[in-house]
Amino acid sequence: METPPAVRARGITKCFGEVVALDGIDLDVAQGQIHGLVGPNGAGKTTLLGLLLGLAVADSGRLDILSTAVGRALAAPEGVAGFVDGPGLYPSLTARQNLAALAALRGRDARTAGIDDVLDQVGLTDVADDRARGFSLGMRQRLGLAAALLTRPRLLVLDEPSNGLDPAGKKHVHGVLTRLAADGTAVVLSSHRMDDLEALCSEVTILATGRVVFSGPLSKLAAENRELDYRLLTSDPPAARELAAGTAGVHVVGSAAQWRGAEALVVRALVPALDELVAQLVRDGVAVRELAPVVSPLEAAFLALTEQQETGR
Ligand SMILES: Nc1ncnc2c1ncn2[C@@H]1O[C@H](COP(=O)(O)OP(=O)(O)OP(=O)(O)O)[C@@H](O)[C@H]1O
Repeated sequence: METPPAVRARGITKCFGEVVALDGIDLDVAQGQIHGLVGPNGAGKTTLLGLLLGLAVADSGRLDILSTAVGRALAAPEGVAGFVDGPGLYPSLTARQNLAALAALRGRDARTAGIDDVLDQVGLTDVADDRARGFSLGMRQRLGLAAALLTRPRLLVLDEPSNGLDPAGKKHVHGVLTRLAADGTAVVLSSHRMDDLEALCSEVTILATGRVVFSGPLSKLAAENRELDYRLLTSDPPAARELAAGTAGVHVVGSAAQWRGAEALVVRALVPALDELVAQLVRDGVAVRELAPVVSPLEAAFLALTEQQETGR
């Protein structure tokens, strides 16, 4: 039997006065999936996340969360945790006290609630007894995530969770989210950071002006995309340039440029033509030392799809 999705939205519309924030949104998020929401400012990401958290209700459409239809009343659906617009914390309490207060609100004993464990998971053990007032944005984000983890959610909803995180903080947060998903929790998060989304998400939804312009696996996005520019570093740049120029479907873009002290070639191609070039380089004994898109497939698709939407309005 197929497992029911964590989120199933059909034709969701939400207006604020004259502003149509969401305009007929369909969204499917499977259990155990990390699903990214991406879109320009004002595209409707926070509004959609707010609906998943029960902070607002849709004007029309159908929303099922963890197999339960969301009704007209404002209420956090059972099994859902997360935050939009930053986590709600008590500034005068320490990190540990914040979590204990939350556990108490849920009728749980602070000693058995798993507070030490969630603090450890998000990397805040060392500052557990410091007041939240003095926390940086990244530390507040991590404490908000710890608070959400305390409820053992089956759907975790996060608005820009990487905001303000330093590399160590990001590593903790990415690790937590990846482990949660491996254990079957669905995660829906928004981000403007394409590299974070590519590192974390198996599927993304691109929103523009309240509409879905793409939803599906990242691999599909890359494959559907137009030609990309790739930076190519080899053991023999002149030979690589000659081979690239002679490979059908590969275009050498501009002149060879320096990249980290080496001479790089930038070529524009679809993936099959690029594969052919790499095979040819290997046949000719030219070693490929680095081959990477100049702009990531997600970013390229994001720009192309949102520009299309803007000009088509
Ligand atoms: N409470 C509200 N009252 C009035 N308009 C709102 C409200 N919340 C959102 N909007 C409007 O709805 C639209 C979508 O906003 P939303 O915050 O969901 O976008 P977003 O994609 O999260 O943007 P950003 O990337 O800037 O956070 C915007 O035009 C915004 O001005």
